[in-house]
Amino acid sequence: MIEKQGRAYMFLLENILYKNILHIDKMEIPANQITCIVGESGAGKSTLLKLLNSMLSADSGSIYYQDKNLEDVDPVHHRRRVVMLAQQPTIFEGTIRENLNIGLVFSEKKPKEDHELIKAMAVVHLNKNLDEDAGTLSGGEKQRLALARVYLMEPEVYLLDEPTAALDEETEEVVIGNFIKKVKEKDQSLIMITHSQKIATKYGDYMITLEKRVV
Ligand SMILES: Nc1ncnc2c1ncn2[C@@H]1O[C@H](COP(=O)(O)OP(=O)(O)OP(=O)(O)O)[C@@H](O)[C@H]1O
Repeated sequence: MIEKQGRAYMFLLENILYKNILHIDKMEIPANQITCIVGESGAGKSTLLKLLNSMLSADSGSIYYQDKNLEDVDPVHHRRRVVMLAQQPTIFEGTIRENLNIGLVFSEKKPKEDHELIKAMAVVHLNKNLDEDAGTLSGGEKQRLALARVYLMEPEVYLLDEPTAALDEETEEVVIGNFIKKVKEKDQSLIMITHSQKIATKYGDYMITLEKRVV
């Protein structure tokens, strides 16, 4: 953790330049909070999450996670602690069970037993048979399946890119509400891009607004 004037910051970004897309002089993101990233389309929100996840490297500047410069951290190792869910998550061929466990398999962790998988599905409000083919799920169900997959990975930080964009407003509220309750119970952190002002106002402890760069 980075201690600054008595507050603990989880991520610290300094003088970040990424192509012509992002220019961040300084940004601090607190630990154990719900951080909402908002801003117009094309402002660089997804790009910012990819930088925090070490999927992209900045052209210049530094990003610290806890007390370490990400340049000095193995990206694969970092991505097991700070897990990102993309805007259009991948669904793999196979059953719902296989799709739920695949994140753990990729991180070389033990797959979870069925009762744990069912609990994770309940968090995201998905009521399906584990043996069902994941390919037949609707868009919104696939999005919740992918959310349950990252939930099972139990990371320190979730980076979620519009995790409920494919859901109706009522389901969105339930899923986000449940997920955030669990994040708080487990002392994890959540950084989430959302286009929903309602979600950002209701659940966000900390808000980051990105503005499109004027070239
Ligand atoms: N690898 C890349 N190379 C060049 N340009 C890119 C790359 N990735 C994204 N962009 C551009 O950078 C800008 C920001 O993209 P990004 O996806 O981060 O925005 P966003 O704020 O998440 O947008 P949205 O809300 O529409 O998802 C866009 O103009 C996009 O076309």
